[in-house]
Amino acid sequence: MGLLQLLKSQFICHLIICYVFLVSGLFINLLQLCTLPLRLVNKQLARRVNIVLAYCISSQMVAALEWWSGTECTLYTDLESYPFYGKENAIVVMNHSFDIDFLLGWTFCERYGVLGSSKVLAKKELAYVPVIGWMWYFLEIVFCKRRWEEDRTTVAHSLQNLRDYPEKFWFLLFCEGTRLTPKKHQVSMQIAESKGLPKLKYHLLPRTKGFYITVQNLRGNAAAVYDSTLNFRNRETPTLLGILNGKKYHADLYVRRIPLELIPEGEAECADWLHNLYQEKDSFQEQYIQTGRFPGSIVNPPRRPWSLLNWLFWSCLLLYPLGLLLAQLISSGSILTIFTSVALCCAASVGVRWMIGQTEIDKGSNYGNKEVPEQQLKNPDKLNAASLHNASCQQQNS
Ligand SMILES: CCCCC/C=C\C/C=C\CCCCCCCC(=O)SCCNC(=O)CCNC(=O)[C@H](O)C(C)(C)COP(=O)(O)OP(=O)(O)OC[C@H]1O[C@@H](n2cnc3c(N)ncnc32)[C@H](O)[C@@H]1OP(=O)(O)O
Ligand SMILES: CCCCCCCCCCCCCCCCCC(=O)OC[C@@H](O)COP(=O)(O)O
Repeated sequence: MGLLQLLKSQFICHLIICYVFLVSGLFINLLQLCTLPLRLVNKQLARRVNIVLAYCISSQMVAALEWWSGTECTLYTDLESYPFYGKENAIVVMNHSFDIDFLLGWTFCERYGVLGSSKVLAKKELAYVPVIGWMWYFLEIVFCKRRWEEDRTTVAHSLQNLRDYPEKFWFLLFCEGTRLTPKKHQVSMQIAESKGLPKLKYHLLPRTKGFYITVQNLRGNAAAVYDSTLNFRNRETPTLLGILNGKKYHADLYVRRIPLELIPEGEAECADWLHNLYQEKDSFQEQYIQTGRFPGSIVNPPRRPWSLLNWLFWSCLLLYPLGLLLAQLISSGSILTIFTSVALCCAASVGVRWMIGQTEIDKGSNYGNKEVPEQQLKNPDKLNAASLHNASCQQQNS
């Protein structure tokens, strides 16, 4: 292990990185709060300010991936679509199989200049995560409770609000609705079978309602769907802790641009279209596993310096007062003050560890975990509405 790699694995470095992220993040959250009155006077300006502020937070995590861990990202795509990336609004449909797939999404956003404005259909629980969740609130991220009866109006309303958004954005949809685990895969394939749908090897059965409502509400505003399939070389399963430890991964992403006009307008047809898309995504993953590559031409979009510069800016700004504080603390000689400071640091570490836990599949929700009774499976009509809704409420409450 080289000296630099040894340094990256040191706990003290992780503490410093987390300190900068947490303190700058909370400070930026506070600034975001101050944009609320501005929104009343000039909504579009307030949105633009929030895009910059959000960039200051999310690009720190991107910098950790790109510059600290040195993770490399390769894009597979067709060269005719390439000029559109970053120049139009798009709905991104991606597989949800890795702890840090959201971070890879962000990295590609950064490379095409849409990081600050990027959007997602996120589970409501994430809105309460300090820094990131609070930032999302001001960024007009669309939240769902994964209870269709409630989501159908709130999600449509939030999507309509995006129609006059002042900057180009990518709207990310994990149609599987939860991260892939063997148990969730088994349950969802049981449902696929009962609906007469072909089985998927590498994906959960997509939930079609969120996709339909997104396409319906962003039609005329978003130009295309970017069908994105992500995997990592050497069957790696990257984690945020790995990134903090400076571990280098290699991500491969296959993106196909599908003009929105090609997506059927009717709900049932749109659902069928999505099921077909997931069949194709499955075959791309199969090809990747067999050959080590996706279809399409290889492009290596270069990392940009801005995420690093932003990170250095916040580090310089916040490490200097920390140094002064520590020096003062030691020279004060007060055991009580030292003890209180250590206790505060421990509490902050526990908090950050909890936040990192939100990214870990092992600590994921029970959504999609519950087996559907045999009797309901035999009657697919009953699968759709109330019975599954109740099952999903029970899953989330358990
Ligand atoms: C190019 C580079 C990438 C660029 C990246 C761009 C932007 C980046 C921006 C941000 C990055 C940050 C990312 C943060 C990540 C956070 C992501 C999440 O939180 S994922 C979870 C939330 N999102 C979703 O759930 C979206 C998908 N879900 C839906 O669309 C749902 O339909 C819903 C709208 C949420 C409603 O949920 P509900 O549970 O009520 O679902 P349904 O009514 O759809 O469910 C019943 C339906 O599904 C069938 N089904 C399939 N499998 C199961 C199962 N295991 N259990 C039960 N039901 C299942 C079922 O048969 C029903 O079918 P039908 O539709 O026919 O009735
Ligand atoms: C600069 C780097 C600093 C790193 C310091 C640590 C910071 C910690 C940051 C935590 C960020 C929290 C963002 C959470 C995003 C998680 C996205 C995600 O993948 O959510 C899962 C849901 O889709 C589905 O949930 P499940 O039903 O699978 O359950």
